[in-house]
Amino acid sequence: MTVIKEKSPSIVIRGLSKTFSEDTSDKVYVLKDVDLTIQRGEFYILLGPSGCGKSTLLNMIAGFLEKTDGQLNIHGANSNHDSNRGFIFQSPDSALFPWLTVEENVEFGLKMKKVPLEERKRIVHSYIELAGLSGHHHKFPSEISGGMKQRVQLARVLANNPDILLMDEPFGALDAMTRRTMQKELIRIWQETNKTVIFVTHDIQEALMLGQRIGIMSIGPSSKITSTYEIDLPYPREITSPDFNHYYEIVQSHFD
Ligand SMILES: Nc1ncnc2c1ncn2[C@@H]1O[C@H](COP(=O)(O)OP(=O)(O)OP(=O)(O)O)[C@@H](O)[C@H]1O
Repeated sequence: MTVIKEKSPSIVIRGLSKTFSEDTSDKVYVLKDVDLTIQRGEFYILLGPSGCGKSTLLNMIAGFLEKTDGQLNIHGANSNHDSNRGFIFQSPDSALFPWLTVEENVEFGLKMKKVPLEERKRIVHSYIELAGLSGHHHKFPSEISGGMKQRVQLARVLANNPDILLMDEPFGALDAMTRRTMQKELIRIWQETNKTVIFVTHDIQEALMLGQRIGIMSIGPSSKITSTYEIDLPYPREITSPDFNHYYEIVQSHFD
């Protein structure tokens, strides 16, 4: 049985809409009237076809994009106020500093916050270990694989101790085997850290490997979350199990 750890909302979204068009007489909405509640500690998947607005929604939750209408509350605060969210990008190359080592990349945010050296080293060490990077701390991003870079990005974000992890197709650029390993690693890290995770993907298998709940978005424009499934399967999940296949068929039917 999948247990959603704490039943208290982390994110509450009501009637959220977004348009990029300036023309008020002919507004095209990317998102229209999105409703979503995510509990603290939950692993939530946003699943939908390319271009439906998954990244737009995630970027609004991150505070990178302004909403057009509606409510977006994070831990009770309005989205525009500072709240503790960490964002994992698809491409680690745009997130990591190539001139810093693995260790220095993980340390960066803590240094900016002027965390004292001793404490900084302790935190960096623990997240390097948690992310499976021990022994690689003196390497530069150019000396490690794509999967390792994503581990560095994850360690760096986690070192800042966000309550919410926002992940935009973080494994999309990895080969199939590395991707599977990273999915398992992410579940292990999530179980150890108890973060709220919102993970964007258009891969049904990935959604089912990871999510406690999957929200399916309709094709845009005016996209919203039209169906939600609780995935009542224990971790780690077996891709070849009949139960997994059963969920796969249900979710797949939305895209036939
Ligand atoms: N800054 C912008 N200005 C104008 N239109 C935009 C902007 N950002 C996104 N859009 C449009 O909003 C729609 C949703 O884009 P978005 O990137 O959120 O979709 P997505 O579901 O994440 O797609 P993908 O899976 O391909 O990454 C698309 O039609 C896109 O062209």
